[in-house]
Amino acid sequence: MERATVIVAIDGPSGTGKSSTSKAVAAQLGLSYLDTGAQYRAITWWMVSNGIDIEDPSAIAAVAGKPEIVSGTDPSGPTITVDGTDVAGPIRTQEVTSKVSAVSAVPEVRARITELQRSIASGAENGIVVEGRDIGTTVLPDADLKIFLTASPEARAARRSGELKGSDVQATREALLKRDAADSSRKTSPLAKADDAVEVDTSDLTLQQVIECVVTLVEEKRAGK
Ligand SMILES: Nc1ncnc2c1ncn2[C@@H]1O[C@H](COP(=O)(O)OP(=O)(O)O)[C@@H](O)[C@H]1O
Ligand SMILES: Nc1ccn([C@H]2C[C@H](O)[C@@H](COP(=O)(O)OP(=O)(O)O)O2)c(=O)n1
Repeated sequence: MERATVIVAIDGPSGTGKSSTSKAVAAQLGLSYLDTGAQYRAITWWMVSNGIDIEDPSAIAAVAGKPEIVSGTDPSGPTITVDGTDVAGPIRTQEVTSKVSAVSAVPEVRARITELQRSIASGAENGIVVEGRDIGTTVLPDADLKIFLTASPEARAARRSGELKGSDVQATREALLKRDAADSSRKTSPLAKADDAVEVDTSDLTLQQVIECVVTLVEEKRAGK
């Protein structure tokens, strides 16, 4: 019997475990995987590399359609290119991280990236896990399953500074909370839990427990289809 495709939306603030959970769930269930944060980072990297004034939303809006962003959706090796250049490394720098909230708040940027995300999701033959900030609320409001991951600022800061060698937990915590506040308060499609999303607090769960929880929820949805 052929299995119906399934679309899973996973949203939440930084460091709650969206990327690691989404990748593992997609790999385990044979689904595609899309990291939408990487796309916003990629367009931010392009703006920075091309000398666009990040403080000027109209300057960003004017060129938002220029870069060609391509996301590879295999969960065992996701890729991201801008105009054919592999930017997987450069999009993770502190500079891009500190500027991505400003760039992703610009409506023209969101319109462009949202359209790209919808086309990738509709082309995923077996279904897809899409992670970000506004997937359940705006990008894919008809997703079969919506998850909203949360965790305490302490847990999130400890996880993030564990990744960045030599970083200070307190400084990481401040930067992370500042970015969350910007992402949650922007006018266009802010970070928010959809009314029909299942909220999972990952503070005291291992990554494996979170993965199992989401896999179970997907399987329940699939069984009920
Ligand atoms: N439940 C968990 N317990 C402990 N560490 C976790 C958990 N979930 C994720 N991590 C770790 O925290 C870091 C951030 O996770 P990530 O998936 O990148 O979060 P997000 O995509 O929400 O920013 C990674 O190093 C990841 O391995
Ligand atoms: N759907 C999305 C995904 C990310 N963004 C923006 C806001 C986030 O601060 C940045 C970076 O997202 P990313 O998921 O890479 O961030 P972290 O993994 O939490 O560091 O992109 C967004 O506006 N909408």
